[in-house]
Amino acid sequence: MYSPTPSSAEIMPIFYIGQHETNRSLPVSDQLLRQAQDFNYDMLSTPITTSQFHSNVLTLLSNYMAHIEGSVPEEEIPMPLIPPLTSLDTNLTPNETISQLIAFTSPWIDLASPDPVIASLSKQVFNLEIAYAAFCGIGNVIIQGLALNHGVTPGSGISQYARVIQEALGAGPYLHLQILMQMREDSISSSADTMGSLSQFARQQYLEKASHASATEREADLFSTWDTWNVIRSVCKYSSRLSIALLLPKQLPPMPLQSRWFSEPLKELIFPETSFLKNAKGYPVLSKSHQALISRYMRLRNSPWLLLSDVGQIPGVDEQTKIFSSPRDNSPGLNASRGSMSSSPTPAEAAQQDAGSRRRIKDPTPHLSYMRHLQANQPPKSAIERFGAGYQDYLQAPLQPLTDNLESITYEVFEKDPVKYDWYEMAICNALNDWMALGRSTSSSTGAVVIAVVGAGRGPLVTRALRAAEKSGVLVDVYAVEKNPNAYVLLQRHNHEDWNMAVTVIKSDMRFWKGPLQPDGSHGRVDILVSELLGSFADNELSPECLDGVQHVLNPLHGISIPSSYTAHMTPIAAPRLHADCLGRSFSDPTVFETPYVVMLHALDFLSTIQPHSDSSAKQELIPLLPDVKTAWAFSHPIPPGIILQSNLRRGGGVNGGGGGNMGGDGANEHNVRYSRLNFHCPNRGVCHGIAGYFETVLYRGPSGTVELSTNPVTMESKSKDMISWFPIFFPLKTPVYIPDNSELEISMWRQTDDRKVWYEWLVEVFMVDAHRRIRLGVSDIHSSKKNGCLM
Ligand SMILES: C[S@@+](CC[C@H](N)C(=O)[O-])C[C@H]1O[C@@H](n2cnc3c(N)ncnc32)[C@H](O)[C@@H]1O
Repeated sequence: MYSPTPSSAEIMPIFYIGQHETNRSLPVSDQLLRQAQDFNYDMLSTPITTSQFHSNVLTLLSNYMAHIEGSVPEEEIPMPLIPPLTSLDTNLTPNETISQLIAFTSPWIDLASPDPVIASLSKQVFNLEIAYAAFCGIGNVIIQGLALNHGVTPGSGISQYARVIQEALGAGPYLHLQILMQMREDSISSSADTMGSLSQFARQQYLEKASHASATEREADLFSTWDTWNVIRSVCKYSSRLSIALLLPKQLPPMPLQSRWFSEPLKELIFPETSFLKNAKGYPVLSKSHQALISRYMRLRNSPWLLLSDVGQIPGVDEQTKIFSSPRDNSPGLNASRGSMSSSPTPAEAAQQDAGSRRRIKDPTPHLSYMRHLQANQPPKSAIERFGAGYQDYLQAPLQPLTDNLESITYEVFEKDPVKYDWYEMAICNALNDWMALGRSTSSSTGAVVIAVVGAGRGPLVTRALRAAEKSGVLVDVYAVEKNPNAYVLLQRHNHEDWNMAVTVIKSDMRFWKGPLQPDGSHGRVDILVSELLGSFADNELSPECLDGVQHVLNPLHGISIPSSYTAHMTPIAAPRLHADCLGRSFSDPTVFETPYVVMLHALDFLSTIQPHSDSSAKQELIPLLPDVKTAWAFSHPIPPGIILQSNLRRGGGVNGGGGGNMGGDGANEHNVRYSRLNFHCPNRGVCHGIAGYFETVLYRGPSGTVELSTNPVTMESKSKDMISWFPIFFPLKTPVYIPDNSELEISMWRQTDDRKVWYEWLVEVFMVDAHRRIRLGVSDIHSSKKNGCLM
């Protein structure tokens, strides 16, 4: 269960679209910006410094190189120093439109150069640019990512690069930096390919001779660019002001890599002209895979901005461009691209069509029109997405309905569930039908089946129990037991106004309820106990303890518990945003990593996956992979009488109760301790930030059928599609654990108790496995929620 604290409106994804030119020749003036906005762009990119500045730096470098080639030893010649920026070095100026600009640092520097002169000059350029952008009030700066193939052993400059970025984050408290990352290594040119790149001037003695992996080998290394990003953000301690500008290639990488980037903090998606295809009429369109990726990524809580790169100047700037119609019109371009959605041309067809069709295009900003068209045609949100808008990746401490009394608004939120109550009604109906069909005796003198809704809240399950009785035509006596004094008022009101006084409302903790009061003053039994005490990890709201405590009222012969059983499930996940959130909170709350959170998990990547079952002809690369979710443990009710007997013997610490509980107390609740150690195969390298937990429950199983609920992403579709009452649970790791390709990850999870509270402990281990050995590579701390345990 979750509480309804955040109030965020349900919104369709908004596309913020900007225009970027890698070699913007003209300064980004207010007029250009207005012109871009007239064409329906939301922002423009701008370089921080001018080409004049670039030339000055190259001159400085070449003078220095000439100097050191002379007779004076290099050590005696000081490093070249770049003077402060002049007004000719930059066109940026602080003004009120600055917030609509995204600044780019110079792509021609090489922060990771092994040549100290190149590295020094690059850093000077970078620092000057970052400082000036911060001074002007620029909010977002995109920084050329580290090219892995820039002449030294791949990856060797990462630490140097990451350090510079970490330092730059200190340049201004409001500056957000985005690292320009390619999705995979083979889809971007290195900074050396940039005209006038400083990296070309790195001296031979500094370039390593180490044997480099061949291009094909590197190509096979799908996750290398993600790995680079992982180092950078780890060095920068998951700063909330560091994110990614992701460059989309024409051919998207396989789904595991798409899912990995999805989980990372994406600020911009950059679509170069080359990522577009051409439709039959010559208009730019994106492939189906790109469309699916956009739909998925734009559903992130903070949807990324979209930058169209080198798709043509802003019309009007280039005199050659003829504006024939307004882009907001229903232009032929839009219709043409709409037609193309179902059948995109092959690249060969597109190339053929390209030359002839370019002349016919009337839309001055066809790429932008196409993106706006995609925006207008996004698939509708699912029930859970609509309901959970604003909750995505929002960490909440789980409710404790046993110790705390819930507010009416909290009940109201989960009463909106379109599935849960229908399924409960079906379960009660099946149970009543089977009771009658099997000719069981009842606990009442009238032959009515006695139903008690324990933990009745505001009464929705009571209404459903009455409705199930009506449907099945079975005579019932209904009791509603609730310990929340405020909800008790509403139960009484319901009884008067809606239930025709057919319900006996009891204000009591169910564990102390003696059962239905009989005319002679004794207490009778209950045939069907209906409860909804489940948490996101099944037992984390103490359903086992409460139901054990009320079992004494249950008919010992035929008594039924709805639910009859529940299981906790888990899988390891990469969730960098959640980790960053926890890190941010850890300054004020030392228990932040020792707390399981209820959270509508969204920006995550499942580290262990299984192939989805797909009977449709949908392309595999369009279907997100399913997680490998394993069962941790189970509880079923009623529990065997022998176990209750032993628990009672232990309570009070008598001699027959043994030597006390293992974790403290008498051990009366020790039968509800659980332990699970589960093994997961992880095909791709990644970082485990924690464990995602889910549950399944069998409400009722009998001859009339089985009724189940599930939040497990693998089974929820078939068992209780569209159920919204529960978000998953997240067990965080204080120090994320790195996992290499093809490794094994083991989760150990404990449910602990000392008779006063219940808490969880968790630990993760990583193993590298080959044909002969299993080597432990890492082990997390053991985490414990004992301090924030659930009070019994
Ligand atoms: C999750 S709510 C469910 C409410 C309602 N049955 C529904 O489905 O909408 C759990 C309810 O059980 C009540 N509860 C929890 N532990 C209880 C106990 N030991 N005795 C009585 N009520 C309890 C809480 O106060 C709360 O109203």
